[in-house]
Amino acid sequence: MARQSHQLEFSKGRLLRPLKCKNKGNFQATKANMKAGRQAGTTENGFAGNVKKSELETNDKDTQAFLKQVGLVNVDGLDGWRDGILTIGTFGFDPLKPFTHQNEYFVLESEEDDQESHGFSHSGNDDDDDDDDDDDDDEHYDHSVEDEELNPLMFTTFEHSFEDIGSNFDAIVEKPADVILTVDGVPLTPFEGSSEISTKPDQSANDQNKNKKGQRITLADLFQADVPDVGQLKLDSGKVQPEMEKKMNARTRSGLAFAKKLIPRVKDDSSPIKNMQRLMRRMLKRKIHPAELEVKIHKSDGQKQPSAVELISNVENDAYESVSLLPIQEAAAGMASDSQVYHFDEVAKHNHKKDCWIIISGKVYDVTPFLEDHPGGDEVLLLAVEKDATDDFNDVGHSDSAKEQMEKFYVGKVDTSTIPEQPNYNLPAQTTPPSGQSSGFVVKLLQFLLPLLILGAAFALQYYGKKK
Ligand code: HEM
Repeated sequence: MARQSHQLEFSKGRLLRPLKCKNKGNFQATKANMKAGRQAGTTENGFAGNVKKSELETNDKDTQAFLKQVGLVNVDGLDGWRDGILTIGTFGFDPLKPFTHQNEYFVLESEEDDQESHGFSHSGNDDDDDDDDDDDDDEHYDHSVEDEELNPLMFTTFEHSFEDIGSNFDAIVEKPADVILTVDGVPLTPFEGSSEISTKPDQSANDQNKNKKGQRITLADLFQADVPDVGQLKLDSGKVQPEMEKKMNARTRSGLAFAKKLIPRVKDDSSPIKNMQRLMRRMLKRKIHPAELEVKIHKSDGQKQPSAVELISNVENDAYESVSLLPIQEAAAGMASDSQVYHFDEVAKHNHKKDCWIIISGKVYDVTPFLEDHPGGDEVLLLAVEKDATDDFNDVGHSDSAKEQMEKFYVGKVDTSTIPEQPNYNLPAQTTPPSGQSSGFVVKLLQFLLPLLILGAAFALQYYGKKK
């Protein structure tokens, strides 16, 4: 069996996939994998059994050092990202399957094309006997999780000319190394015991790819532009050298500044993605329960308009969101507050297709723009003019949503004392057909009397016949 070790690829502190390189058969786990390994008793996940404790501790520190370089991540308050890594790292591996190279490629589908074109997918050292497992790989990948967490980081339309240091990665893979931490394929931190890693092949590849435009870029790519060269980051016994740490801090700061320039809303916020997700959740909620908004809109009266940054960072303030997300409802609510009182005659003038007002429950609605859209048709609305249409409206049994909808057409109130009495369409009393109760009685009476009458007539005929 071919000896192999694995290389882990990060994107903003996340494990995207393990890559493979020639060397002894141990596997250096990410922080997440290490945690998973410890928690799961180290053998359940199928690879953690190969991880030595000392190596784990070393890598843990290295991962911390790496994350400091990434810039946006506050290493001390890393909970969110740690969860993300843990999830991917734990569920990404199927313990029942051999840890062979094909099984390990649970690369994001969206990124695969890019990376293949950079020579990432197959290092050339792989065993070919696992090709059939390609389909299975998809099962390891939870698209929903990825969509939720990664997409906000993506800048698909951003045209850039950053050096694609990750190209020609095979050259690095050929070098014996236990583990190489990478940011989207860029080796960052060589680990203890690893050989010197040359960056020259990358740089030559960069030159070739420098002119490639319009490729997908992640935040990690942006920060990476400020990350020191790999050669400079060589660590001694798993510890970051003081001067290097200083340098990295400076890099971190400049990386953050760089990100701020490109992504204005980042500002001093250490968790912009979380905020973005919260905002999106709230927007969704509002879409589903728009009725709740009205109250909140009134709360916001007299407050200043929020800036875009406030919208992101001050997501607690529902009123701000309401104002910016649903201005139409706000306008409708504003209209409803100052209402005019009309005389009935005034309302009755608006009685045709191009100007149609109706009265329902003492309120006047201009339904002209709604005539064509009314599910009950425009005719019924046109028949409801010049009168109080309250009963007509209620008889239909309009839904709550119809009642909400009608507020958009509210124009004022009507002075109910000016509304003429409804014309009486009842027929005169004498022509009124007998009620069901009385007709039933007459029928029963006839049913009882008719046989008696017939019998009486028969006896009378017989009597007069005998007499003659
Ligand atoms: C601003 C006033 C009105 C609005 C916003 C409105 C809205 C609606 C809506 C949304 C529906 C679909 C069913 C539902 O959701 O309940 C509907 C159906 C209907 N509406 Fe109206 N309506 C208005 C006034 C009237 C009036 C004055 C009449 C007079 C009779 C009327 C007669 C009907 C009828 C007959 C239907 C069809 C019911 C069905 O097919 O089940 N509507 N209307």
